[in-house]
Amino acid sequence: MSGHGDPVPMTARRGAALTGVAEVPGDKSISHRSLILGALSVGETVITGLLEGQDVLDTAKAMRAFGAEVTRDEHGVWRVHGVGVGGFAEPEDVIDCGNSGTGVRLIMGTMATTPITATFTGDASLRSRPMARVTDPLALFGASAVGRRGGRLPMTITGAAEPLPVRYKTPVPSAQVKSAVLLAGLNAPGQTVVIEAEATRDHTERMLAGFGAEISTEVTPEGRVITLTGQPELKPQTIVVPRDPSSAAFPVCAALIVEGSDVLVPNIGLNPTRAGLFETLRHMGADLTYENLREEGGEPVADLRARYSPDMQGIEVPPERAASMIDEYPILSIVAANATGATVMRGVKELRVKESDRIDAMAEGLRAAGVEVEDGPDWWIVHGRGAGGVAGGITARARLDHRIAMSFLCAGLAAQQPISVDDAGPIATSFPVFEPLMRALGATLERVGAA
Ligand SMILES: O=C(O)C1=C[C@@H](OP(=O)(O)O)[C@@H](O)[C@H](O)C1
Ligand SMILES: C=C(OP(=O)(O)O)C(=O)O
Repeated sequence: MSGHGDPVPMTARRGAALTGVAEVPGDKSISHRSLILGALSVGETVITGLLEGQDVLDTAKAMRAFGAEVTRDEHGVWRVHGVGVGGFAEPEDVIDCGNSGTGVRLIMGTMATTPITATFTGDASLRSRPMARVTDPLALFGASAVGRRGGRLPMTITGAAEPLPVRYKTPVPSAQVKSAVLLAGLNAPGQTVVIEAEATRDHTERMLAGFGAEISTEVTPEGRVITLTGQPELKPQTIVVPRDPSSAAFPVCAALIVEGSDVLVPNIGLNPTRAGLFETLRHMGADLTYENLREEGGEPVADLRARYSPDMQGIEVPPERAASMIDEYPILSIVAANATGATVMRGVKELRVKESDRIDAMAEGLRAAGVEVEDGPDWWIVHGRGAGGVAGGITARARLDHRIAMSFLCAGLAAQQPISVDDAGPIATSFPVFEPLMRALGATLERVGAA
């Protein structure tokens, strides 16, 4: 579980150019889903390239608690022997999802149409995040939930004994909510329908189809209408997890802002529901190219090449692009601080309910580091200081949020004075090799107080 160890203060300072190849780990979203869908299949699912970050390890542990057999061999290949749709057993103890919103919300959905009871908790960050967004639709299936005030963890869910299929329009753009409803719909007879006004990442739909479920998506004036036929027999799969574009964002953006850099980040999926950051960076004038663009497993994949880009300009990021880059706004704000002019980000209310309030966390540190930031409930504006123009000389609060920690460390590599974070520990939730990977590119990262 994350966030419970001693804090790991870390400092980044300006130094050499970043050069070389950055092989980032597996995709976090796809890793969670591989374990969960493997646990719902009858037979053995084999997974290579699974992200071994704490968030995903907590999901693996949870799948064992619900009765699946989950193992890892010495080559890093994971095997899941599933229990079938509706086959989850009642866990004997509390399910601790650590820092992971995706883990807890998808697992709640998965168990909500099986007549068992489970209690969920997490670290201080996860215990502060809203869960009613999933328990409200799960109640329509017949599940009940009791949690702390405001729909907070710890929370106990009793799954529906006789689940009904549901038709649900998501009130917030959230792949976690959509996925929780679809996973619950797996064990409801008949058709469960989810309607989303804005497209969010579509890994659950693609992977459910890959595991043999009957699922279709129709684009209508109301939005994307996703229809799933319940109670399929899911067939175990062999999964090669693609690399995570959200992790690739860090070496890519660091290379754009550190003088003289030239970094190749190979094999990154450019699924349009995930690639909004790269499009935005190119509009800002980043020297970011897609090399060896190809199709793999039906998805566009490329090697990303990022070179130092001292002439980037602030832009107005189209709000309709927000869902496809939702986890990338913190690192975008660092690029924006090193660009000329204002970068305007609207339609991003969801940033306030992530592992931290990400607008507030970034604004606080950026302002302290000499960057003007304006913000409101669902928007923020970063006024760029130009290439290398961030003063730095601060310690930013990571607030148990991996993306805040990584963003400020990348900022420190280009700032005039070093930038520290009070706790780099949470980085292990999504990108456990961030520190050695960035060091291998030439980054000056120091653990404060290390011998
Ligand atoms: O479904 C997923 O795998 C995720 C969905 C997003 O959350 P929301 O659904 O809350 O937007 C994203 O922020 C998270 O990192 C991963
Ligand atoms: C928001 C994130 O994750 P989660 O919601 O799974 O905690 C993230 O990884 O940026």
